[in-house]
Amino acid sequence: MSRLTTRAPAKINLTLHVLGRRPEDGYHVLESLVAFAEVADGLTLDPGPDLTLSVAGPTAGPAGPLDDNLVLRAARHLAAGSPGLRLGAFHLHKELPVAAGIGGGSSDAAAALRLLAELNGLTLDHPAVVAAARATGADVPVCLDPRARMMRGAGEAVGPALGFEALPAVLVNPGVPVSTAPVFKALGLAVGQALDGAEHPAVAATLDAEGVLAAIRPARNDLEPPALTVAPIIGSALALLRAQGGCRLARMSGSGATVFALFSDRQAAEAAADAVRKAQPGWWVEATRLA
Ligand SMILES: C[C@@](CO)(OP(=O)(O)O)[C@H](O)COP(=O)(O)OP(=O)(O)OC[C@H]1O[C@@H](n2ccc(N)nc2=O)[C@H](O)[C@@H]1O
Ligand SMILES: Nc1ncnc2c1ncn2[C@@H]1O[C@H](COP(=O)(O)OP(=O)(O)O)[C@@H](O)[C@H]1O
Repeated sequence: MSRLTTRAPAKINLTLHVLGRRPEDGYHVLESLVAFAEVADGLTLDPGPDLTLSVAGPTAGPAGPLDDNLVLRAARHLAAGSPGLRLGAFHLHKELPVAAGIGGGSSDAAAALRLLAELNGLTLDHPAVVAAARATGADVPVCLDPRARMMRGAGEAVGPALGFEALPAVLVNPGVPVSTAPVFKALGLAVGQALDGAEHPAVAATLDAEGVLAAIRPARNDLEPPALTVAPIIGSALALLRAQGGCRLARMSGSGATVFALFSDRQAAEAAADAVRKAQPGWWVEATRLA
C-alpha cells in the first residue's frame, strides 16, 4: 500500500464546564462542546516494517523529543493491543502552536490512529482503537473523528457528531505556552469535590450558526479564570478580539492560552484577523471556520 495522508485539525472547546474531580484518578469531570478548525498539522504514513517518526514545520521544535511524541505514543498503544499490527514511517508537519489549549498533540495522536486503522482495516470504533486513544490522552478520543460533538467524563465519553453549520471564527495564541496540569491545579478542587455551576445548555444537531451561538453564549469555559492567573496575557488577547467589529463572542479554548472569537461571516473574521495581526505581529492568528 502506498503513502496514507490525513490532517490533524486544531480542537476548539466552544464551552468547557468542570463538574468536579473524580475520586478514581483525580481527573476533572468535564462537559465540553468541541469543534474543529480548518487549520491543521499534516500527517503521512508510509507502510513498512518499523515504527518511525520524523517531524518538520514551524512548531516541530516546541513539540519536544521525537520519542515522546504523541504520534508514537498512540501507535505504541495500538500496537500493544493489536498483535501483528501493520506499522510504518510517520511524517508529521507541525503547524499548530504547542501547549496551546487546541489539542495539537492529541489531534496528531488521533490522526496516527486513523492512519493505522486505515492501513489495518480497523474501524474508528474498534475497541483496540478506542482503548489506544483513551490510553494516549484525555483529549484523544474526541479527536479520532474530528467533527463537532459533546465530550464528557474526563474526555473518554464522546457524543454523536452534531453536523452543525460551520462558524466563522478567529483563533489567537499570544505566544505563551501553557501546560494543562497547572491550570487544572489552579482551579483548586479537592479530589471527590463537585462543583454546581449552571447546567450546560443543550446543543441540537439541527442548529444553524445563529442557533449554536445562542446555545453556547450562556455557557462558559471554567478553566478561563485559573488560566488567567497562570498567563495574564490571555486577558489581553480576549480584550483585543472583543474590540474587533462584528465579534459576537470571545472565549478561551481548553486550558489556554489560545482564544477564539466568533463572527457572522468569513469577511468579518478575515478583517478582524488582519487587525489583530497588525496590533500584535508576534502572535499566531488564524481566520477559520469551526465545525
Ligand atoms: C483541557 C483540555 C480540554 O479539552 O484540553 P487542552 O487544554 O489540553 O487542549 C483537555 O481536557 C486536556 O486533555 P489532555 O491534554 O489530553 O490531557 P492529559 O494529557 O490526559 O492530562 C494532562 C493533565 O491534565 C489534567 N486533567 C486532564 C483532563 C481532565 N479531564 N482532568 C484533568 O485533571 C491531569 O492533571 C493530567 O495529568
Ligand atoms: N505531536 C505533538 N504536538 C505537540 N505537542 C506534543 C506532541 N507530542 C508530544 N507533545 C507534548 O505534549 C505537550 C502538550 O501539547 P499540545 O497537545 O500542543 O497541548 P494543548 O492540548 O494544550 O494544545 C507539549 O508540551 C509537548 O511536549
